[in-house]
Amino acid sequence: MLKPEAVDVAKFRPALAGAVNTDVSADQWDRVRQRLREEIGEESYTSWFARIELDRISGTTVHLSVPTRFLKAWIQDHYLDRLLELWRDENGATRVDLAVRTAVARSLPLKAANAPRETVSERPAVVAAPVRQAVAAAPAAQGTSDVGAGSPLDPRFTFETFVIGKSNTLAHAAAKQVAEAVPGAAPLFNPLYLHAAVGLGKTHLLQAVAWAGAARGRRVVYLTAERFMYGFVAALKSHAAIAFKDALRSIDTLVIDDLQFLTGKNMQQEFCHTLNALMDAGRQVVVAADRPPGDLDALDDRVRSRLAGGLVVELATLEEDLRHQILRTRSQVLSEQHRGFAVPAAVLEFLSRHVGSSGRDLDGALNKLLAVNKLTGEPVTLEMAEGAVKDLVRPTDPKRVRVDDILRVVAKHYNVSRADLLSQRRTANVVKPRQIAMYLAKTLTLRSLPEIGRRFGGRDHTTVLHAVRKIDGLIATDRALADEIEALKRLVAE
Ligand SMILES: Nc1ncnc2c1ncn2[C@@H]1O[C@H](COP(=O)(O)OP(=O)(O)OP(=O)(O)O)[C@@H](O)[C@H]1O
Repeated sequence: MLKPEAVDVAKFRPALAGAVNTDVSADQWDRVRQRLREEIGEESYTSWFARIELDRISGTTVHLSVPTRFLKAWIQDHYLDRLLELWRDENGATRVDLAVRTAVARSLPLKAANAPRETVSERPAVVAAPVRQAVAAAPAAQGTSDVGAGSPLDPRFTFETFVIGKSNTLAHAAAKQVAEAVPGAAPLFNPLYLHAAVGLGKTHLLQAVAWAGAARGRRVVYLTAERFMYGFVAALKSHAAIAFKDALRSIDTLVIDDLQFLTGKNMQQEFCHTLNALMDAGRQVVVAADRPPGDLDALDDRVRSRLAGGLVVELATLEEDLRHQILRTRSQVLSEQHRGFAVPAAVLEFLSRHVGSSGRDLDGALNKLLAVNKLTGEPVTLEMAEGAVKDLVRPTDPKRVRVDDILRVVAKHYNVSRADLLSQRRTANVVKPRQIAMYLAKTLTLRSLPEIGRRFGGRDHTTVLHAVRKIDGLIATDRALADEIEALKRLVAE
């Protein structure tokens, strides 16, 4: 293995002076990657640099490419300076240009020869049973009715699997305190009321309270508000309402989820009686809803004020670190359950940044990757993930570039009309902006060459290809144009 200090830098400098010697540049590239690998470690290297390629060296600019926009942005943010330093040591480069590889870029005949190709681990995919959501009921009060036995609990929703972050520290601590309180001791926070928007972990925490409380020998009943209503109606019908009430009132901890769905005057009254009876008897009540007690308009004032009188805690939106951690632990579990399913670090990072911010979106994204992996045998890579979770990407992300945006920005910048760009006119003041617009359409959107041709006044795909190659070539030699195009890209993205 070549050590960095063994590199005779001077030997390779002439490569920059004139035409690129692909053997020399391939060797240089090998050494740059090797040094990077040693600096950042194998795992990070494989995650971020396994699919980076040297496209060409022109002048003192080194052109590298990666397959996805996310990878480009990440490397640019974190490693571009370091890459430049390493290249500067090798051949005196003054600039490293990182592009997203397109079909066109791939076909350019400038790639360093024999550059070793590295791929992210390609394990054989094994088709396995779909993820199963086992359910189990927590041990409940002796002699309770069917409903008294509680709604089913998901065995995955425990404190052990709950990831703590800034957005849920207080809610987690309060839930833990409630779950671990000594049986019979007067509750500290009663009721404990958790609220949050959808998918932020309310049910998970509530069920964790139920599991942990039951494990400590407490009589815990977990009910969704709907199940509570159903149970009460069923008990009324079978003349077992008294038994139902007694069963509920004899427990240690009542956990009610999705309280916003509690409707109807009778139900509210019944719930209010149960709440009062339990709290007056020193029993713990834990409630979750999608809004604070004051906003539960359908609820009786007395219930609202009783609920607000305990500890009310909001679970905020999952922050990026927390999303990342949740994804990491979930994907580890899936990997253990499904041989051949592995989610590389770069993909976890991509998902935590771009997928919607509720826990349910994160689950959905991982399930999507699992499904694609199982059904097609395709290993999970950034490219695969970007395609698979397209529909789960947050709308707040930088907007997707449209050909229309490109036409608008280019027309304005070069002071021509949109119609000119789409027309058959061949005057120089129109031809170049048109070629630049086509180049931008190819590099900033996912559209194919024929699609772009159609959007540019019904042109053939070879015309688009010619334009893209032409501008690509000019950028390599014309610094001013390269800067201008970078500025246009920024304008289009705004
Ligand atoms: N902090 C966390 N740690 C681990 N998993 C989490 C966390 N927060 C949310 N999740 C996961 O996100 C998913 C949705 O969470 P949960 O069902 O608890 O949401 P919710 O707030 O009850 O939503 P809703 O209001 O729609 O019922 C679950 O798979 C849950 O395990």
